[in-house]
Amino acid sequence: MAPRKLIAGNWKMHGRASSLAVLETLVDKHLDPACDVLVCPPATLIARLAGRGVDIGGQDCHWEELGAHTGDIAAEMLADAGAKAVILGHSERRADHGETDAMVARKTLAAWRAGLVAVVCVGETEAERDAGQTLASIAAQLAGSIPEEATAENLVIAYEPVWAIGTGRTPTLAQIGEVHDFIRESLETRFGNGAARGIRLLYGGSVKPGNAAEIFGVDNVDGALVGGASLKAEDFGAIIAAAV
Ligand SMILES: O=C[C@H](O)COP(=O)(O)O
Repeated sequence: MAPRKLIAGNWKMHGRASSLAVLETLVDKHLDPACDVLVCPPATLIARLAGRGVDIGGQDCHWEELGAHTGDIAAEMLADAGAKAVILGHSERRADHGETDAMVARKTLAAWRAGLVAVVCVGETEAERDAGQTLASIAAQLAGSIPEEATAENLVIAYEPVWAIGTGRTPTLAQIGEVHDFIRESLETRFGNGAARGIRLLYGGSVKPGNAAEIFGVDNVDGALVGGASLKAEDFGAIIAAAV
């Protein structure tokens, strides 16, 4: 049986106090319980938004529980604030902050230590796709970023082609299917069928109300990680509706 779908919104560095209205609108719509929803606002809003009916997550965490790490936030702090999950290894973190697969693996362990679901992002660059290196790139990121302790309950993987993020460009459905099938097979090889079949595989990269339904129809797509469209309640609600 396919896992329950998950629609996650990544607000990135958007969401000053005025954005609270987005979440309130979604809560007011009484989301269909057939679909899980996660909203990942900036860390400053986690405590304010937690406990309102939609799961809240962070966008990054440090691997240490505490210490001299100016500007960082521990997984335990996210949990204290009410977060249930944390996005890790997003390509913007990898690009802006030099995050490596090894660092993502340490952060993933930290998330699990704090009881958070890790939403680990992988995805090829345009140059890698053009060079025929898409699956090799994904394989390397999976191997380096996902620790051995992964289960269906503690891990979600988001496939986000870097060239599709915020660009309005999306892979073909066949290209999405190829990568999602590959990720599922890789997980089965590594973790066995039981865990691997339950780990949710999200697609991310220019998901909109107009393309969500066809993307959700692709095998092994268990939901979406939505950036820009998650900032508009109407659009995010339409993507959620397409998943249920
Ligand atoms: O985390 C979300 C992704 O980076 C996708 O962003 P986007 O929907 O704005 O393309």
